[in-house]
Amino acid sequence: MLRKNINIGLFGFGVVGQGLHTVLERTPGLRARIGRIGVKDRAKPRTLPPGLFTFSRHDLLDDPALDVIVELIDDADEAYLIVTEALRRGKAVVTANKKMLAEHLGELIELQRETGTPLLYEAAACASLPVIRNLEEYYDTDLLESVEGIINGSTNYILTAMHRDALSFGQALSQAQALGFAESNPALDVEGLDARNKLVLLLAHAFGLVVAPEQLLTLGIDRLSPLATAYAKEQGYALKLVAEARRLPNGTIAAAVLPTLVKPEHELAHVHDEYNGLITQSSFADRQFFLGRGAGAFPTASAVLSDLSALTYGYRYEYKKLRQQTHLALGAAAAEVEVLVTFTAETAPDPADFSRVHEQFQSDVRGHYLTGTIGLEQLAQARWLREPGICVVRLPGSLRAAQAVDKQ
Ligand SMILES: NC(=O)C1=CN([C@@H]2O[C@H](COP(=O)(O)OP(=O)(O)OC[C@H]3O[C@@H](n4cnc5c(N)ncnc54)[C@H](OP(=O)(O)O)[C@@H]3O)[C@@H](O)[C@H]2O)C=CC1
Ligand SMILES: N[C@@H](CC=O)C(=O)O
Repeated sequence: MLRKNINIGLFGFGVVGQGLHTVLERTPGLRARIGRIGVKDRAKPRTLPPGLFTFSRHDLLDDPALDVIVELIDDADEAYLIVTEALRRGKAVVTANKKMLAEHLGELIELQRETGTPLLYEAAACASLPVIRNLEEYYDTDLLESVEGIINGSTNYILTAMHRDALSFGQALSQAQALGFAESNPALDVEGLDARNKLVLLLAHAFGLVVAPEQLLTLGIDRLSPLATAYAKEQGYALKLVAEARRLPNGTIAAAVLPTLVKPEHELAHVHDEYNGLITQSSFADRQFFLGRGAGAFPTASAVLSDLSALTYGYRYEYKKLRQQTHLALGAAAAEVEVLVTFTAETAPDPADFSRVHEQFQSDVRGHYLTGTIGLEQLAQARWLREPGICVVRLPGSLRAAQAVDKQ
């Protein structure tokens, strides 16, 4: 357990780092102070005394007076070096770096076990929403069937601004960047990779399943076609980037990040701007819905603050489900999904990849589309999936167990 006065070595003084500084100043009850700040750019003007800043990670990691490292930088490779070195030196770590965590989760879990030093990362999934600790603790024994939600604030902000405020994709993305929601490399947001990284964390804490990010089928909002957007509007659906992980009857877990059409009565249709929404379905608690700000300085800093407070009472993730589950695996082969595919005269999906084709539409003016049911694995492996001119959007509904189909 940490002593009552926490001395923080903070890496990063950008959107979240500065947010944390302000939040700590306004939370005297925690008795946490930032002892030193590691940053990168020597030329950047700072709002705090220059003596507080350093450009060498060793100045923080070597300082025995700093008992907690808070890692809030936008460089996942450097973050990995900082976090692993801090843990090896017995310094508790709080991080918001979902890319770094998703890429090294198995190793970081093992390192925590070896060193006995905690690594907390509530801010890394859904920013202000307390999802990691709830999945880890509250749903400790109540069997989770699914987690499903909007877990990237920037893409939700962009989709909201395009639909509600008639902004272009570029204008909406620029606003998300200016407001501090987007990653430094916004491709991580719009290509769905940030949501994928967060889904890796949710899978570990909801189901005890540690997977590499590349194992999860991921489509972003960067390839949405005007026809898909018009289809959503005509049908009265909201268009959202939805991450989902669902236990299938055969015991495997189906998981994916997909642009999804959402019926107006669904909870996620009412999640706007940079808000995130996560729905859990479990055996006894039934359906629950978490809603809150999924990006931005203060919402993210509030989750870091909560982790700092948790460290003072000796909290660490036990990864209980990971220890309980020995045979759990991803089961894309056992899952299917209903999709809308829009395409051009030059590129078309292969109807043979679908277990059922529901509707086909062809117009030289509006473009072409088909709707149908396709196995999650078939979709992930379809040669046409990432061809230019192809746009895939999930129709309303969940990932589900594949049904046998006689195509005769
Ligand atoms: N913004 C948000 O809403 C959220 C962000 N996150 C995560 O939090 C982290 C920080 O994000 P954010 O604050 O938005 O990013 P910013 O780009 O605003 O800030 C990044 C900070 O990292 C510092 N930095 C970059 N590389 C290094 C390095 N090699 N050594 C030391 N410092 C370095 C920069 O230094 P310098 O000041 O010198 O340029 C800067 O202070 C990221 O991992 C992000 O994914 C998580 C949840 C929400
Ligand atoms: N870029 C991320 C920031 C928070 O995790 C997002 O938009 O969700």
